[in-house]
Amino acid sequence: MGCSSAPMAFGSLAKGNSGQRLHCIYGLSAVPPTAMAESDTPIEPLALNYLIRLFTSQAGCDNGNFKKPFIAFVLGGPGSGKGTQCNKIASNFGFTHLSAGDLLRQEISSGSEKGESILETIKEGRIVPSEITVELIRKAMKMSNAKRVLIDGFPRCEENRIAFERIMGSEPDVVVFFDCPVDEMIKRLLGRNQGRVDDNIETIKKRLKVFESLNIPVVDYYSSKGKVHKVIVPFCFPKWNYFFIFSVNCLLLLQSGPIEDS
Ligand SMILES: Nc1ncnc2c1ncn2[C@@H]1O[C@H](COP(=O)(O)OP(=O)(O)O)[C@@H](O)[C@H]1O
Ligand SMILES: O=c1ccn([C@@H]2O[C@H](COP(=O)(O)OP(=O)(O)O)[C@@H](O)[C@H]2O)c(=O)[nH]1
Repeated sequence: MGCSSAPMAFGSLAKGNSGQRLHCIYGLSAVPPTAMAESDTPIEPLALNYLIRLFTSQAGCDNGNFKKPFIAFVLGGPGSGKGTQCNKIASNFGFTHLSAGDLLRQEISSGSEKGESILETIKEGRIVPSEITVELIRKAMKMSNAKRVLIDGFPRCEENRIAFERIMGSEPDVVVFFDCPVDEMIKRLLGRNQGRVDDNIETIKKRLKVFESLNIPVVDYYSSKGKVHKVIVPFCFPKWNYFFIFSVNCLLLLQSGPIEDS
């Protein structure tokens, strides 16, 4: 598919590397770098935006009554763009964005004893113990009282996943996975410029290893349950807005159950 073609229809299917079923939002990787520029052009078409707002407002509701929150895990390697896209989805479509990494960094900033060990773990690119991260997420979810939540950068490993499901008593409704080439992730992390202690080449290499060995099994687990919506990065559409429009469309699909292979 060329760069100027229309985006794939909702819920188009693709097979993952290991043959699992994945809902593929975008499958457009053969793109010249110049076509990847992004712009801040307002979302269009407006009618589509309106429809998405209407549908997403139903996520986490059952006939207008509150039920369990609609939970989307947003996974992908370091620097794959999770935080950037979550911010856009959250501010445009009424989702609460909880970044596990930000919650951990806030704990560090609080000066707590726990914060010190979290800082050491992050500096080494390792994964913070599940009970700490799940507790921070649980508290943040409770405080926000949100109906629709994007949990960004968590679970990082099977142990995280199992702890979340046990403590929260629920699974995510959907998992969005950013599949980004390693070179692109490294380039982005080195250019992130947020003064992060882990955005240096030594720690980045460790984080990438941890991602491959511990995070990918989580993606595989949810793929086997038909919950993963994969996004091929970099996106080729000049208006990146299309990305989050389509990712939200995919979140919506989950409300009517996974799509069956035809
Ligand atoms: N589509 C994109 N193209 C180019 N750079 C991007 C894109 N999305 C995000 N970035 C930049 O890459 C860096 C990492 O993005 P971020 O959203 O923080 O990733 P993650 O949350 O997955 O670690 C940031 O500096 C961000 O501005
Ligand atoms: O659930 C989480 C999320 C993050 N981290 C730690 O926080 C770091 C930064 O994670 P974040 O999601 O903020 O950034 P990313 O690595 O995805 O760019 C990771 O390398 C881990 O050390 C963690 O241990 N558990």
